Amino acid sequence: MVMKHLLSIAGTDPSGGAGAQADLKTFCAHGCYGMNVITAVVAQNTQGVIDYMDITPDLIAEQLEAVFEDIAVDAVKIGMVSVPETIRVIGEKLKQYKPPIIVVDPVMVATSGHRLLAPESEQVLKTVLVPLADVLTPNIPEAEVLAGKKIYDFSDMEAACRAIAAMGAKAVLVKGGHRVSDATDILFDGNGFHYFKGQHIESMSTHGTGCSLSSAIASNLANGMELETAVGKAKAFVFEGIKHAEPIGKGHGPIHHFYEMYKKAGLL
Ligand SMILES: Nc1ncnc2c1ncn2[C@@H]1O[C@H](COP(=O)(O)OP(=O)(O)OP(=O)(O)O)[C@@H](O)[C@H]1O
Ligand SMILES: Cc1ncc(COP(=O)(O)O)c(N)n1
Repeated sequence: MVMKHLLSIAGTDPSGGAGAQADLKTFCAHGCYGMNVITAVVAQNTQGVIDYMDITPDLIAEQLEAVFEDIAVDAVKIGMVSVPETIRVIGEKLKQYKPPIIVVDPVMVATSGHRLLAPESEQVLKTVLVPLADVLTPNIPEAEVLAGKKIYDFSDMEAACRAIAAMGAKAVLVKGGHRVSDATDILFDGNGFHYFKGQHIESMSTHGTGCSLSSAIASNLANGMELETAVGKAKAFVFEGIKHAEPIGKGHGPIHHFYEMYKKAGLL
């Protein structure tokens, strides 16, 4: 199989659990060639976000041009986009270069509670990035903001999927990691719903689960899987990644990103 080229457009995590670093590890675990365009440099670790600085729109444009002018990109995953100017420049460049697959994880607030998306960016994200998404992967609080409605149960998750799809996303996966009874994710593919049932694991190793899931979906789609299979396998990757995680750091540690690689090598 020819190695696919995956690009993450995201903020950083120097402690290696979320953001650009989690994306790159996930691409690698799926046998893909990973690349990074950085939107913000974030000082964070397993305990929380300390500070961050946004990269200027000009430098984001130049990073995107550097990649797209040189290398054929098979799929893009978008994570932390922070401010409206960042969202606009990403939107312009993606319309110019038209990568075949775009997965958008609409990151708003880190697990630690720090905002990673400015409040004034919410509307811009809806109008610029949602319509570009082949798959959009909000967690429950993000889906509530995008759909403008509280989510209490599966039927609310389904309604949010439909409302967000009506904004232009081709498919929407509302993730259930924030549910307490289970961790069921619901996918709307534009026609119908698919439930990805999952047990909720009591674990401290859940930093970057959303980043890893969206990067795994992008990798699986680039590797030629159908949407439902791509999402199911990505969910299993994160589930096993939580289960096999070693405790790292004093707070919410990362998942085990090499699960897929170890499994292929027959080591798990
Ligand atoms: N404790 C858990 N047990 C089992 N699955 C989980 C758990 N936490 C998250 N997941 C799964 O991980 C994936 C990411 O979901 P989640 O709702 O945590 O996204 P997120 O909040 O965007 O992640 P992040 O922590 O990166 O912000 C989903 O498939 C979800 O079901
Ligand atoms: C750069 C960046 N992107 C995304 C997240 C969300 O991950 P989490 O909610 O697990 O902290 C993060 N912490 N940092």
